[in-house]
Amino acid sequence: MQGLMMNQHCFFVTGTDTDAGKTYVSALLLQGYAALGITALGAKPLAAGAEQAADGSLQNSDALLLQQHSGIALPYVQHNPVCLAEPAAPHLVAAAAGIRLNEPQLTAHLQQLQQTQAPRILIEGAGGWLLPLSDKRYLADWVLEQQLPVVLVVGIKLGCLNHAMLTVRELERSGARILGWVANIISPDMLYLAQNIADLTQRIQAPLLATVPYAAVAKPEIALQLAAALEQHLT
Ligand SMILES: Nc1ncnc2c1ncn2[C@@H]1O[C@H](COP(=O)(O)OP(=O)(O)OP(=O)(O)O)[C@@H](O)[C@H]1O
Ligand SMILES: C[C@H](N)[C@H](N)CCCCCC(=O)O
Ligand SMILES: [Mg+2]
Repeated sequence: MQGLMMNQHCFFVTGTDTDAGKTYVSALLLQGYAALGITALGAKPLAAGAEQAADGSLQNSDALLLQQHSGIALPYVQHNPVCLAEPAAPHLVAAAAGIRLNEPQLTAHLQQLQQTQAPRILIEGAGGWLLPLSDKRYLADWVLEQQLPVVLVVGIKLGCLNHAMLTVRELERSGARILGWVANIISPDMLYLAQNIADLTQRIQAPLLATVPYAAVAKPEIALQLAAALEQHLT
């Protein structure tokens, strides 16, 4: 989505599942942007699973990592306005606490980030694309309303072909703009690893931005490759 500022781009990072590597890849992307000299902000609007900070507030480890790698230092709450304690489906955690997830709050948060004038704003989802917000609504519905283009992180492991294609089909069906996908190797010993990535590459029309090795040692190179590839498709 083109933000308030000319040349500001906000994008949403989704994954084939929880633990697919959205945060891992997002941290690399933010590092890549820093290397390119482009200020990028990372945020996780909705997080479930948190620890108590020294001041008693809840903090989520994904949001802390995004804050750490962001090019502008903002208070924690601007990297993560909705933080729930238990590591489970957010709408269920919220319901157990007697609250509802509030979409206008997500929208107001996005607008605040846009007002920072950061040229790139990365919004990490939670779980996979169809993460419920309520009985009827999904986080995907909000992303589509905000017209955020999407980066899909595929956690490469046995079963990823089905997960990836279900996600791509739903992204396409709903009219989301897919900027590209990332092959994030989370199961390095899987059989036919390279063939799985090649198979997905020929099935998914959107570009493969990068393949991220397991426990990437060449992190600066991968980070730069990721951000440079994404830049090619952002405009
Ligand atoms: N390429 C990789 N190499 C090594 N470890 C990885 C890689 N990708 C992800 N991981 C690890 O796998 C775990 C899950 O990754 P991550 O937290 O990025 O998933 P996620 O998609 O952000 O999940 P969530 O839905 O909770 O936000 C983390 O411990 C992370 O460090
Ligand atoms: C707690 C976990 N790490 C994520 N933040 C939330 C994952 C919710 C998954 C919901 C689901 O699709 O079943
Ligand atoms: Mg995460």
